[in-house]
Amino acid sequence: MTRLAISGLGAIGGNLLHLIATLDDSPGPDPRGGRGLDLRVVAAVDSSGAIVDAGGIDPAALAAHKAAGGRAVDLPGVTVAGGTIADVLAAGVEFDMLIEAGPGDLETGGAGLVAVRAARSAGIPVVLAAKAPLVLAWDELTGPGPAVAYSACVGGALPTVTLLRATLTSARATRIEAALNGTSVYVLSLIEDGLSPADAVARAQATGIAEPDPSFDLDGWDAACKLVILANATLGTRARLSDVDRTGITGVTRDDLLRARAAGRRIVPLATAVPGVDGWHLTVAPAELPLDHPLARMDAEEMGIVVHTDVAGRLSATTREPDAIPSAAAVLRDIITLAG
Ligand SMILES: NC(=O)C1=CN([C@@H]2O[C@H](COP(=O)(O)OP(=O)(O)OC[C@H]3O[C@@H](n4cnc5c(N)ncnc54)[C@H](O)[C@@H]3O)[C@@H](O)[C@H]2O)C=CC1
Ligand SMILES: N[C@@H](CC=O)C(=O)O
Repeated sequence: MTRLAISGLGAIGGNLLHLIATLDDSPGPDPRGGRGLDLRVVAAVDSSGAIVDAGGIDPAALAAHKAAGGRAVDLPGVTVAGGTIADVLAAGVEFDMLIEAGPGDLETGGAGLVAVRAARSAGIPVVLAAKAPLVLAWDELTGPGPAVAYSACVGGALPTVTLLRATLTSARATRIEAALNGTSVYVLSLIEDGLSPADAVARAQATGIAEPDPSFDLDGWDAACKLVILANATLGTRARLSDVDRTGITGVTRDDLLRARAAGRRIVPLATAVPGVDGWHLTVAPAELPLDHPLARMDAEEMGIVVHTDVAGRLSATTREPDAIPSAAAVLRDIITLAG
């Protein structure tokens, strides 16, 4: 049995609960299981407080309660144990893994970083959906101590870190290009289709992929965080957010998008890493790509990565993520990997 504490019960946490509730290890052609692991949610935290049940909180009931707009502390049959993961630990509730899926705070790491530190101090591994703790405390969280898994942080289900690590085993990257912020891809596509920027952002928020403060997406912060994590995880560098040359998409107009399209090009919100004599140059900015570029062929709901190499050719991968479920599935794959 693996006992989970989940902090953050929004788009990611809610979908994760649903995925846990519907794990299926039964024999057959199409199981979607936890490899026989018994995943038990013993603590859950949202902005209303922390709830615990050592016998297991029913993930389907909590997911339904949250989807209906309920507060965690109002779920029938559970015990309220303060408001944070530290409170859960202080109450003596034991768990084997923390899932941190709360809001990001790029100044301090916020409650997420506090929760991660509390868990690791107690010897408990962590799976992150929140990027801010990793961006602000990379060396600490990837150094000695309990494991920290974070594959959902860089493109959700898109295998960015694993693709790069595998590729760079025998090749050198000469240029990395990626569309890592789904909201920006989606919003630009809808604007090109004729929606107003405000309506396009509202549609992105309705899918669950946008950040609570959409400027985090539209101003390039989210993509910059992902690029920093990707660079630190795979390129042997120690990048910080301030190292990223960052331009958001708010200056891109429908006229710009249509003009590019008429010229056989497409404007894509691009994160790039390019090696220079003084290290890796990291950039987030809208870029015009020819239509035969893999990232110009993405549809409104896709993200992608292209790795140009010296000897391994050009590798590319894309993922279609119309909602937060694929990212929740990425969190689940980290949970299963760490627990297995
Ligand atoms: N939505 C997505 O597609 C993806 C989101 N992420 C990251 O995962 C995290 C969560 O994202 P969403 O679920 O979309 O956000 P959300 O806004 O839907 O949910 C956030 C949750 O955190 C809770 N919360 C607020 N303050 C809290 C606190 N102090 N302690 C514990 N919980 C608190 C809220 O009550 C809510 O349940 C963010 O850091 C985001 O950047 C990562 C990958 C994909
Ligand atoms: N807001 C992000 C989702 C989380 O990483 C995005 O739009 O890609």
